Amino acid sequence: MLKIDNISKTFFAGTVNERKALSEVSLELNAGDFVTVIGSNGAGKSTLLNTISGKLGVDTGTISIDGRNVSRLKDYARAAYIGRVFQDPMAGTAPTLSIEQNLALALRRGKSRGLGRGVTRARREQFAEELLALELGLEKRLKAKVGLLSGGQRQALSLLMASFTQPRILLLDEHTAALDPQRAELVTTLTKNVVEKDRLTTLMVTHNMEQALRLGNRLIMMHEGRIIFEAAEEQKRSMTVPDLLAEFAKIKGATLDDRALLAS
Ligand SMILES: Nc1ncnc2c1ncn2[C@@H]1O[C@H](COP(=O)(O)OP(=O)(O)OP(=O)(O)O)[C@@H](O)[C@H]1O
Repeated sequence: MLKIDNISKTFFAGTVNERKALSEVSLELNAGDFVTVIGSNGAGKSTLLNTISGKLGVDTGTISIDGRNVSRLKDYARAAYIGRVFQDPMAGTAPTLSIEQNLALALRRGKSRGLGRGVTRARREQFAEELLALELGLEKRLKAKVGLLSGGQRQALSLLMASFTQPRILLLDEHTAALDPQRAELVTTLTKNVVEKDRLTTLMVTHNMEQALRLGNRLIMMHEGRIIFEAAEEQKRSMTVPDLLAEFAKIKGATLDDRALLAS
């Protein structure tokens, strides 16, 4: 499904500001895999997601989706394959458009023609049905401007928009981190439901180790641009937060993201 083969990415190469963000990273996801990604600050987690989405190109190595090498495709050309939710609730939705217009735009993702925000009655019914599953009452507010929603509601909508076209890969980049604990819990539960419903192949970056263990069937830990630990399904099921901390402690000089410690 997703094959990342030996990719590296360096920012400002050859200058005093040189930063090696990814070093020879390889990772393979089978259809339906849900991999959680944890790591230290600056470990390369967001860069990994950015190279998969095509926001950033790789220096060396290849990224393939369904056997097709997409390494040289720009992000807009990969959009049909990929759904993404960012940390910032403002990033995934258009505030001046209504809920139904946002959903109509999401349906057009990866298709080139037309503005695509017109909404037919059949579409409206489909949207209402999808929103009903979020259990936030948004199905009754289809014409409300998205800018009026709370952060948690916007993140839930972003999640729906990123997933309801059943992308080949769903990328979640600390998408609950900016929410208060209650809303974060709600969006975590929705994530689990949305991913399970369509068995979406998913990569989720989180600083919350408990969440990283609770969601998904595999886990990877990154440090200084490398994957330093991988837990497959069975091992992950039996792991605890202290186990993860112990894995980190094996890396000399590695300190976990402070927020991860707070959340553990
Ligand atoms: N656009 C960029 N330009 C220059 N350097 C960058 C850029 N994006 C990331 N970096 C650098 O690459 C390294 C990896 O950053 P990245 O954001 O991928 O880490 P991260 O694991 O997501 O970190 P965090 O948990 O702190 O968000 C860091 O040293 C960072 O400063």
